[in-house]
Amino acid sequence: MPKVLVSDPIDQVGIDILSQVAQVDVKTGLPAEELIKIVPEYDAMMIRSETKVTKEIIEAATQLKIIGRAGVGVDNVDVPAATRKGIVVVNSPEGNTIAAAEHALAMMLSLSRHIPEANQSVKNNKWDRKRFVGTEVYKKTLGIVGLGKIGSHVAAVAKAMGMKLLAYDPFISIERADQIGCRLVDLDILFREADYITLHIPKTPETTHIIGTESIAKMKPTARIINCARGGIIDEIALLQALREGKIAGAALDVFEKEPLGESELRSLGKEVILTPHLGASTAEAQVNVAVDVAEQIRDVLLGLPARSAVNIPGLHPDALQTLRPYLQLAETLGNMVGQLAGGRVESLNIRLQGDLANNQSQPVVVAALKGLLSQALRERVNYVNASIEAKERGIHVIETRDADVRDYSGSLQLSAKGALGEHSVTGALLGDNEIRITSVDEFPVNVDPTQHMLFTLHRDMPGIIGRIGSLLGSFNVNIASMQVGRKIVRGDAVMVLSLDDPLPDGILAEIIKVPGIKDAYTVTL
Ligand SMILES: NC(=O)c1ccc[n+]([C@@H]2O[C@H](COP(=O)([O-])OP(=O)(O)OC[C@H]3O[C@@H](n4cnc5c(N)ncnc54)[C@H](O)[C@@H]3O)[C@@H](O)[C@H]2O)c1
Ligand SMILES: O=C(O)[C@H](O)COP(=O)(O)O
Repeated sequence: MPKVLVSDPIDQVGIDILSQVAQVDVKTGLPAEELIKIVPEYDAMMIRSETKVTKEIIEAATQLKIIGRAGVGVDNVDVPAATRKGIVVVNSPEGNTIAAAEHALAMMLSLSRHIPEANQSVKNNKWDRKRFVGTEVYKKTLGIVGLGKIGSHVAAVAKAMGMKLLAYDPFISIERADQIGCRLVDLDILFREADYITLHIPKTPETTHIIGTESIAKMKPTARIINCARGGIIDEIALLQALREGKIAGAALDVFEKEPLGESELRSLGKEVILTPHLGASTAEAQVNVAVDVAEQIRDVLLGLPARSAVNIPGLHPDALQTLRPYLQLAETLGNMVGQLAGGRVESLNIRLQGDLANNQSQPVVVAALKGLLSQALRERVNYVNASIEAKERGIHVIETRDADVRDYSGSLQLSAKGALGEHSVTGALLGDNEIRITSVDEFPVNVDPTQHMLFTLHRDMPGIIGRIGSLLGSFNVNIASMQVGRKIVRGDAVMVLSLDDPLPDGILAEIIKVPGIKDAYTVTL
């Protein structure tokens, strides 16, 4: 039974799902050294934001297939290291959207009405009404940085509260912003005009310290900033100074440059600052959503099925995947075959996607072809996650061509590889019940059902040659299951494809090549 390590607190519903297919060990709060020690035992890890899945942990993992992040941000996972190792990383892109948006809105209202301080004051037996006069958000301008899933929900609710909405998001169209009711502006205008600024962006090199001394200088002295996205988007030192000097009116932070927040002068500020310990996703509903979403994906991957929200393999809608799945098998088989025909050490692979495959949903077919191509060299180390990286690192030049007009079959695929044994090509398609057929080899037409042991020859089409090959194989006790000859002209060059019941013994290829009329011979094992 596979083993799953749950290293952060996850809702029980997720653990129940995983327990159907795996042994689940819940071990939260482990130090990095301990994780490195135990990770080799596990096939899957399920985490939230607390566990840092570093390169060292990934390197120590010998059988890890999947890391499931029960939440959105995967910045606590070294995704490139996981990809290199063929470990799929999945998340739950939408499970906590509402929770995070509501937390940002709650922060905005709490800041406006000093709710945390007022509450504390009453609990301290005071009745101080003057100190806590607030401001209304009605008719104020909210500047939303990042108009994605969370930013859009914040916009919808803020609009209902009568706020004017500005947004900055370089990847969102004016039409989309219009639909949401936001005026798309550049960052400078947003900083200058907003009364409240709420951040809903990922942490990237471009967004790191997007709020700092320079940007704060553009803001109104009455401006309030809310960050429920990621620590590090705000320069905390610059913010602290601005708050102390009254350059802005307040800030509400759920996320910090370093978490957990250690000693920080932010803690010493008054009612102008609200701090929460990364609670954006902490609602009962969101925790059920993300736990189910991610546990189901881990379960599927452990059962050999694809994941629906993988961050490091080409994304595909489940319906599209259903249609594409037989083609993935075809591409892998052809990749494996052409890699062997080309004799390994492949320099280039030309992938021709034809007919229905010539659409832009078929990127996974390309990855499957690479996986097949590399499978002889890398065996189970290569998978859909790392095939492209491995091919790149081996210097394989991959050329994709798409031709929707080739309609011999509804969809067909031709792979041509150049390697130690020269350039070879195979074409394949799906017949009837998605049965794989090889329809040409080195441009010679054939109709072959691929089998585990195969022999390919290039020969001169002449009487007696097939018989001689048959007798030779018989003398080595190799049984022929089927045989096909493909030729373009009578008595010209031809290819012969034999499916064999037995593997070819060592030395037989050298004998085959000696047969008069045989120009070349290749074995393929699938
Ligand atoms: N506090 C929490 O507990 C909590 C919970 C959930 C999500 N989050 C964080 O909230 C953030 C937003 O999540 P989401 O689900 O809305 O993501 P999303 O991908 O739906 O939206 C992010 C938006 O940011 C935009 N963006 C990217 N780079 C930008 C840039 N340089 N300038 C402006 N906009 C840019 C994108 O175009 C996108 O529209 C993420 O960082 C996520 O990790 C935090
Ligand atoms: O990216 C996320 O989903 C949030 O930051 C939530 O993190 P958490 O799962 O640790 O609450």
